Amino acid sequence: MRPTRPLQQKIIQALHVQPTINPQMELRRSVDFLKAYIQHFPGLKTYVLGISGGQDSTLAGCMAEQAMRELRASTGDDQYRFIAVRLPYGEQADEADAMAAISFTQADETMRVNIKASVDAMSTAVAANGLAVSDFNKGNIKARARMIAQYAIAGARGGAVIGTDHAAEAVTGFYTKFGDGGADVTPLVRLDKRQGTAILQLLGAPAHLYEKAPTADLEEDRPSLPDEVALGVSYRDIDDYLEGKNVREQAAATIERWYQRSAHKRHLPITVFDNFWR
Ligand SMILES: NC(=O)c1ccc[n+]([C@@H]2O[C@H](COP(=O)([O-])OP(=O)(O)OC[C@H]3O[C@@H](n4cnc5c(N)ncnc54)[C@H](O)[C@@H]3O)[C@@H](O)[C@H]2O)c1
Ligand SMILES: Nc1ncnc2c1ncn2[C@@H]1O[C@H](COP(=O)(O)O)[C@@H](O)[C@H]1O
Ligand SMILES: O=P(O)(O)OP(=O)(O)O
Ligand SMILES: [Mg+2]
Repeated sequence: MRPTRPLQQKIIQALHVQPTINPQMELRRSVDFLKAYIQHFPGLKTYVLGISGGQDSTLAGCMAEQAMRELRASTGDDQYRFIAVRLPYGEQADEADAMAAISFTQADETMRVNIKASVDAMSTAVAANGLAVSDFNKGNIKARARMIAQYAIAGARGGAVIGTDHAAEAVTGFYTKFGDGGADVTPLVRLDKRQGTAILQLLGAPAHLYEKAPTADLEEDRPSLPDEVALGVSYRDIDDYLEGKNVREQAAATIERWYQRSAHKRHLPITVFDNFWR
């Protein structure tokens, strides 16, 4: 059945969402993509990914580990490795989940960069201009500091940085531009949140890693704020919308408002040749 809302159909096509998936096939598709891409470039040998303890990075980590394991076996080249990166801001409340995720993904290597000193220094240096750096704004500095750390590791190890953006985040633009939105490859694109959960279930992931409330956990004033509270709409409604189902008017309108407001994030820096915003 075609969705009744005209924008809904456009969004579904733009984000390549399927109404139902075969988790086994979609896992294979992402793993094959990661293998084919890295093999194409002799200078690339590793995938680098921040592991937060949430669902999306656990899933992307499993895909990266499988891709690198299969490439080592088929090529005999042991340089193909998945590097998991812990990127806490000081002490992370759900550190145990992050370590459980790294253990489950069986990462080939784990690195740790505490971003607190650099984030605090950047906030202070910006504030020295007489600007107030809000807690929310500082949250985006954290996301961008994580991006910088992952690129530094990639630069040192012939790496490509994996981003965890997927359809249920892309539709609302719920990521920091050039922060967690800044990456080289995004194996979860096309999947919604429950489709990601289905693949993790297939992989036998610990339930607490995909049942926990998704959070960017960027704000100090509102620690572990659930995405769904920040967005004002549930992932169940977002997934239903993306799968072409009818959702309540209020939920659909909220999703479409976020989609329109965040259009600039789904484009490279805007030039005189761009018309998408007109
Ligand atoms: N829940 C949390 O803990 C938390 C904290 C911080 C951010 N977030 C989430 O992360 C995401 C990032 O927040 P954000 O979107 O405010 O910050 P962002 O930095 O990702 O995007 C805002 C920036 O984009 C640019 N921009 C804005 N409108 C533009 C336009 N029309 N054209 C071109 N460029 C434009 C500007 O540089 C602006 O500073 C949001 O979804 C937010 O809710 C969550
Ligand atoms: N605390 C973190 N440690 C490592 N990596 C992290 C951390 N927080 C976020 N990340 C990375 O960013 C993406 C996006 O996170 P959201 O929860 O969707 O905002 C996450 O998948 C990690 O790769
Ligand atoms: O990106 P993650 O791994 O932090 O997952 P979630 O968005 O569910 O917090
Ligand atoms: Mg998270």
